[in-house]
Amino acid sequence: MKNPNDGFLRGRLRSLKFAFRGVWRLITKEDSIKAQLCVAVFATVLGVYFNISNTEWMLQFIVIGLVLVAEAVNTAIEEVADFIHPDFHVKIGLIKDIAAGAPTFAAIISLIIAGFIYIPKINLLF
Ligand SMILES: Nc1ncnc2c1ncn2[C@@H]1O[C@H](COP(=O)(O)OP(=O)(O)OP(=O)(O)O)[C@@H](O)[C@H]1O
Repeated sequence: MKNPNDGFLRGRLRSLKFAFRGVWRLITKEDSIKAQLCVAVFATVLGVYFNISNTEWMLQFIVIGLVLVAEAVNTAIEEVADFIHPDFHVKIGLIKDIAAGAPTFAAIISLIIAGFIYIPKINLLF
C-alpha cells in the first residue's frame, strides 16, 4: 500500500522491497516456479555444453523469463481466485484454466525455440 509520506525515491525503493519479497515467495514456496527454475538451470548447462552463440543465449533467456513471468502471473491469479471464492465454482475453474493457459503458451514457445537452437547441434553429434 502506498505511503503518502514517501517521496518518489523512497516510494520506488519500498515497491522494490515488496517486489523482491514476491520473488522470494515464488522461488521458495511455488512448486511450478521451482520446476521452471530447474528447467532454466538445465537449459543453461546445455547452453554452456553446446557453446551456443550470444543471440541464442539472448533468445534462451527471453523464453526463460517469459515462462517465469507467465507462471508468476498465473500464481497471482490463482491466489486471487482462491481468496475471493475458496469453494468450488465453475467460473473460478474457468478463470484458473485460462490463467494456466499463459504459462502453457510460454512453454510451447520455449520448446519451439529450444528445438531451433539444439536440434541442429544434437544432430551434429550423430
Ligand atoms: N475453486 C474451484 N472451482 C472450480 N474449479 C477449480 C477450483 N479450483 C481449482 N479448480 C480446477 O482445478 C484446476 C487446478 O487448480 P489449482 O488451483 O490446483 O491449480 P494448479 O495449476 O494445479 O496449481 P499450481 O499452479 O499450484 O500447480 C483449475 O485449472 C480448475 O480447472
